[in-house]
Amino acid sequence: MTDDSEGLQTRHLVLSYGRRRVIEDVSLSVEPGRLTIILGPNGCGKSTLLRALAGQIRPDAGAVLLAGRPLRHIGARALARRVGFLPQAPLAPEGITVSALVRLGRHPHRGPLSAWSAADRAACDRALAATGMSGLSAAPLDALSGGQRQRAWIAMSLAQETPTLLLDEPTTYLDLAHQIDVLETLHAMTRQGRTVLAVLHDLQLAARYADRLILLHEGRLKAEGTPAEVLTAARVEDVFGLPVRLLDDPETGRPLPIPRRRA
Ligand SMILES: Nc1ncnc2c1ncn2[C@@H]1O[C@H](COP(=O)(O)OP(=O)(O)OP(=O)(O)O)[C@@H](O)[C@H]1O
Repeated sequence: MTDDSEGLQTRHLVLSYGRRRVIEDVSLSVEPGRLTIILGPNGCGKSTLLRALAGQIRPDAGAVLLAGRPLRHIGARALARRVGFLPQAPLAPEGITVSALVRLGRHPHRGPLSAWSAADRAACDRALAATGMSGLSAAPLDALSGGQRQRAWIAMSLAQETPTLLLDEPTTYLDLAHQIDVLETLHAMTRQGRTVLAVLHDLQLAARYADRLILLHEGRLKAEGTPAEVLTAARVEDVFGLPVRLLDDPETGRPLPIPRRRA
């Protein structure tokens, strides 16, 4: 682990939209230098929690801490250099090309007058290569397929080179090979000391790639820990209403939840 590693924590976090409470008393730790995956059914509050961890939603109560310091004490620009965030449905300026989008990722690192540096260029090139998007860098974003567009956004968030990266369903729209590529890339980043937290829906890929899982249910923390600790058949059935069998993943020895047929 490098000095770049930063842990995120929540303490008794409560989040609402207006009067509607969505996250209820959640205390958790995102370990530095690890790949953590948030799981839970539709609408249970995963994106809301992630947005709060990125500093985009103010808690009603409780706190989010980055390296032990409350997020509200960290300025927006400093936070953007430390925590990257890729939302579920990001919006891009109309007509923007892939390379221009990826360059936007460097924005927090540059002063208002600072020139485009070799380090900026290298970070963008690395991000494009890691997502297999180098050959499409000149293409307008709105001329790409859903999966290519998703990879362009992932490239943008990789180009930020923040010590911590939060991604909301980064593998949506991707074919299986590209899903694996993205998860391998995120896993490799953690082995260089960076902290990655992603929301995913695929229990099997989550079990295979995550160092740690966070399982949410109806706005509450149901479990956190290693895949083997979190993914018990009884808990998966309770949270998702889905009976599963747990097999031993022949690749990793970790639990591999296999849904049972309902009939
Ligand atoms: N901007 C908003 N305003 C009001 N309510 C919202 C808003 N965003 C989400 N919600 C509500 O908050 C709850 C949690 O939503 P959230 O998007 O965090 O869930 P999620 O677990 O990420 O769901 P999914 O798996 O479907 O993406 C849902 O009931 C949703 O309707």
